[in-house]
Amino acid sequence: MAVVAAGGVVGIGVTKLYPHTSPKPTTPFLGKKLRIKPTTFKSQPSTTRITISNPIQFLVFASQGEHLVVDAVRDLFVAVGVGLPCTVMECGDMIYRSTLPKSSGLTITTTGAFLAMGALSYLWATPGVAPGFFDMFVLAFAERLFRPTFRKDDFVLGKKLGEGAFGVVYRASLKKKPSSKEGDLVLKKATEYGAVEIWMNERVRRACANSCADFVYGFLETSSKKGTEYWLIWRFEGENTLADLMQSKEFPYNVETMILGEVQALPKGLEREDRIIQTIMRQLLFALDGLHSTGIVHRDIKPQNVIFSEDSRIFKIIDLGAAADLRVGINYIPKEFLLDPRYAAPEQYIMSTQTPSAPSAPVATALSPVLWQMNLPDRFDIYSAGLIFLQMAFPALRSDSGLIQFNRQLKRCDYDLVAWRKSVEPRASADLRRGFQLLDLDGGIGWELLTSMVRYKARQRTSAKAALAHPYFDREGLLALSFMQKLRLQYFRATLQDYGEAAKWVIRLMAKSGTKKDGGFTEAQLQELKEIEPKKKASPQRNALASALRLQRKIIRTLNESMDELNQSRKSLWWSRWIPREE
Ligand SMILES: Nc1ncnc2c1ncn2[C@@H]1O[C@H](COP(=O)(O)OP(=O)(O)OP(=O)(O)O)[C@@H](O)[C@H]1O
Repeated sequence: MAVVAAGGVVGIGVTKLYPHTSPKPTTPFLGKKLRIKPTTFKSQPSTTRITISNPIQFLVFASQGEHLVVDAVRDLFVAVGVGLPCTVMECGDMIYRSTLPKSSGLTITTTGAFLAMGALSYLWATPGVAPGFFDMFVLAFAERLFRPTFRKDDFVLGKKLGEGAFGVVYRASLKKKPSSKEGDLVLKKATEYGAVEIWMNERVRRACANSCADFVYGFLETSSKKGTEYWLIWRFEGENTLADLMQSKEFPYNVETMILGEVQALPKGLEREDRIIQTIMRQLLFALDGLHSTGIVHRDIKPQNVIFSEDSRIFKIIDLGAAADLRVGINYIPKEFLLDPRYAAPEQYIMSTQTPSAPSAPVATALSPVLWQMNLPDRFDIYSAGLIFLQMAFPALRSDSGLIQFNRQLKRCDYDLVAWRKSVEPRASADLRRGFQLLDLDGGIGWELLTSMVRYKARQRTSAKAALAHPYFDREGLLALSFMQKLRLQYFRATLQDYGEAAKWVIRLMAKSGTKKDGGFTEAQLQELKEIEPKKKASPQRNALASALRLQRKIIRTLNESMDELNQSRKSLWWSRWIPREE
């Protein structure tokens, strides 16, 4: 193994270092500070050629020990390659300095390159640890310096637009700005989750501004009468949410000119309706992809929270009060949910309840790619978006009662949309049959996308990005797909397979291997296995040990829970420092 010695000042003492081609050992320097130039020495597997002859030397050697750990790590990245020592190392002698390696002889190892690439991929994997740091410490900071500041008194409140469990929303305009149009802003007084909503909106504005309503500012105001209130300001995007538009009998034709700018040159019918629904779905998935790519899961996707932006002619997402930022663990409490049961995915939680609540921000950030891959929390929103797709295709499901009834039926079919179709299609109303026909257009490509979104297991649902690449969104239709697009479709189908089943099949196969012909262990083999199994003895010592272990686990759990609680109160504070207070 090649060892590359680090340069640096070594304490008083002597080290006999023998570069392996050195004709003579170097003379020890006693009582002197010795600066060792970066140089390479050879050590053999069992005998390093570093000799220690007295206690002072031992100290020097120990001080070098810590360098060796650093070196070992560094050697993974920078070393001399593989080959015979002299062919891959530049060997030299301290006395004959001309034989020493040139300082520019830096070679990157293959392992090093792979590790560096792995680290970079990890840092950039969803939800993005590296961009997260940049966002929080550079962009958020810069934004604070330049953003305008407002107070509640700067606004004139207009019509009330909505009142939910967590706040009241008004149309508003700025008092002092004569150029501002009346009611060109929306103001929300948030009674709960206001701080979270401000954080999420600011993050979205920096990372994917087109996904959500245009956020202007959020601040905290404290008064002796009302206590603390969070206020949020957006630009007024438009009069209609997708829910309002879907309630009209004209849907989806009432949306056609709004999103396409013109009436399509097609007769009224399934194909034309499909085109409009396709466009709405594309815009919704695009907005979701923007959120998910930056680590935000909305958790309350429903037509009421999708607004049509009249200026940009696209659908945008609103109401980030229930959203969770998985990059830093804000609002991510695995066991807590504030869901609308009509649109919630069957898992109810975005993270497995086995996942502990988010640790402190730096740890949460470092672990976020792992937690994201383990739980795929974005698939929660995909399920809700799938239900919106279903509502657009089937008018009967647009009412609350229709949707609730559908949810019950689907639950009875174990959330299997194909089974649901089989159960309802034979006795379906004309309305329902029309919905199936719409989804069956172009070889059933719409139905395929829908079934890849509405599935029981989150892991089997498509992501927003993959859904956007689905051929359903190809204008020319399934028959006109190129070879590459067909390959992509096959890949899409393959990624949604239930690999849990495949794993079980492999395990079964392994269990059968070595057995007589058609599976199962023989009696003799089972007997052998039984004998291999250690026998459990219930001795008093074992019982005492088990009780001690149980007690230890209980103590650890109690400690963890208390730490969680403490952390929770601290965590709810650290990021609200970013939210402006009353001036
Ligand atoms: N940027 C915006 N532009 C236009 N209208 C908006 C905007 N933001 C919100 N609204 C309107 O205000 C209504 C309520 O907004 P929002 O859903 O954010 O409030 P909420 O208090 O969380 O309501 P709920 O609890 O019912 O979801 C929306 O349904 C929409 O009509």
